[in-house]
Amino acid sequence: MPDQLYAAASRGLIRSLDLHFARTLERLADGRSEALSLGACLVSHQVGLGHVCVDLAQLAGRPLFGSESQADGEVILAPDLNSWRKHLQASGVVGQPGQGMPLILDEQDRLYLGRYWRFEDALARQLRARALMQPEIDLQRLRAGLERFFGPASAEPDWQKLAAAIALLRGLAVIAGGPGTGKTTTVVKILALLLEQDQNLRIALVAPTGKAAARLSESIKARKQDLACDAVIRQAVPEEAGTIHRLLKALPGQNGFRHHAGHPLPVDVLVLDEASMVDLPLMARLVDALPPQARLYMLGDQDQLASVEAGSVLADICGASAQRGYSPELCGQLQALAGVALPATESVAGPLQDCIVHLRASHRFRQDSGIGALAQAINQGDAEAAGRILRSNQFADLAWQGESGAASLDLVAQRAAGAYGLYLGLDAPGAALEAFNRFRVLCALRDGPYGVAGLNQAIESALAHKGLISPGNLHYAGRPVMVIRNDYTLRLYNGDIGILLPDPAANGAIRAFFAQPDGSVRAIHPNRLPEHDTAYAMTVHKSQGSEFDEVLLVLPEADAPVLTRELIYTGVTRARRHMILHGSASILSLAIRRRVSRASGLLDKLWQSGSASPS
Ligand SMILES: Nc1ncnc2c1ncn2[C@@H]1O[C@H](COP(=O)(O)OP(=O)(O)OP(=O)(O)O)[C@@H](O)[C@H]1O
Repeated sequence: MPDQLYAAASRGLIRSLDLHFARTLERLADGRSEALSLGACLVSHQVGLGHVCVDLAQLAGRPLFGSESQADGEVILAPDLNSWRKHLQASGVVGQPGQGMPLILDEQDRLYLGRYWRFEDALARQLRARALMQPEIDLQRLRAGLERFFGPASAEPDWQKLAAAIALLRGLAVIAGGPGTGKTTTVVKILALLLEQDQNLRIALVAPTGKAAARLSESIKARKQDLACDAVIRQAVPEEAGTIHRLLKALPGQNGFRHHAGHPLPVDVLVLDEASMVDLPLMARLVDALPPQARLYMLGDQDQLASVEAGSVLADICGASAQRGYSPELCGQLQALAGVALPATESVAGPLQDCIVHLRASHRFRQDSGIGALAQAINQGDAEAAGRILRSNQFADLAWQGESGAASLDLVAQRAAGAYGLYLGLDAPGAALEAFNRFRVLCALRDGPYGVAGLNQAIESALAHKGLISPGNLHYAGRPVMVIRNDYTLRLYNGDIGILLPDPAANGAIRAFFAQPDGSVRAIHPNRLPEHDTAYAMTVHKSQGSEFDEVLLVLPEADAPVLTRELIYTGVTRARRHMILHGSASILSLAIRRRVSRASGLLDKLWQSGSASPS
């Protein structure tokens, strides 16, 4: 093991876990090899940063682990590509795709943890197979249903209608779109169309977090009412959504699930919402647990932040599909079903091409919405346009403070204290939770004055100063909390939000109240709460799957690697009615220009036509 790796660990450039993994592989290997130690340490380290693999070609010959800024003797230099590859292949612990080795090196010089290569390979195979599925349906009935739900053929393609047609025609459909583009509206109609084909279908609705699942349930319940169909069909459209972990039945204390390929889920149709939040291992396990004939529908926004853990699965699945057309076969089917003549593409890049629909028109943000315009500018990487939109007085739903960088933490705290004052005036837990969820402070970082910890402290002080809270001890009335660790016994999950309030049913003693899916609230003794944080401010990462009427998005004063276009876009689009940005023009511009890029081979496995890796 090179000494520099120990030095890098002691300086916090790599984790002790990475070092430990490299040492374990050294012991298993056929002989000592610096190239192996570096490769193993690097794969472990990169997976920790969200990458699925390491692109050796990109890193060969370069300083690793951010060590370029260290003193000369401490810079860790990667070997050149040929010698790195040769040493890895000769190590006895690095295999080719398909071999059951601890590390896998593929033909494109991507080095994987063996497990991750297997997840990626299995997911790609499953998705391609499902994309090729063309279940039998009654086309006559489908045509009539499409017209009833979406109206007659129009001059401009109705992409929601086309998405529905595709979902019925194929075993896999991915409906990608930003907030309010009608993904849920469309999926409700898809479910009704499916039930019109077969009323006995077993349908499951899932999302990655409890919060997102609750929002999906709520949204489906609302959209269902307007369905132009028989009451029996309307009734049969399911409303209850759960988390992926609950559907797969997580085995307590183990890293596994009760449902897998050997014990598949009892479903015919699976709808997955907020698919961008799902990491590679979980997506692979979810798809693995689906019966081979089950239909899979994914909804999500590919421009949002990628999952917290490794992978950028939804973005890889969507690939460059937005710029491609559909196959002549599908265009013919769509013409017959929906009366729309789409130009067919000559080059079909694989089966997924006919399964993905991008919804672009937002029905939430009107044409004159600043939030919609800002989100679009951010997505296009146009920092100047984003600045112009924020500065313009044209948009009542946007405000910008701290543009010059001179604004203080105090300004954030005062603004937040003003907004949070509303829920603090309410005694009834249900009403307080609802009011609290209308506004949220979001930030990029966990630490520092402009991170979660610093902002929570500043807002708490401002609220105390106004006499709205008395934070004498930890469990004070009005304190909002966010659970950060799943507790299956208490049924409290990472991301669940509660508020501490006096409970009349406990003689006024403080309890933590959490909203339940049926609209009621549940009281938990604060000492029993799983690990949690104060929740006046939360990271944009944690806010995924949630929306608020008003958002105050706070950027730090100095640049940081987490500040990316995807983070700003996700933060901005959490706001339904009003968005206040707090941060300087220079930091905003840096963030919009930086993109999240995660090493992965999924895109190639899905989109290289005819690519089939060895099993
Ligand atoms: N074709 C349409 N015409 C008019 N209004 C629509 C249409 N499609 C959706 N809407 C309305 O737009 C709003 C957002 O729709 P929906 O919740 O389906 O979008 P979504 O993409 O699922 O949003 P989110 O990303 O926030 O979950 C709803 O009020 C819905 O009724």
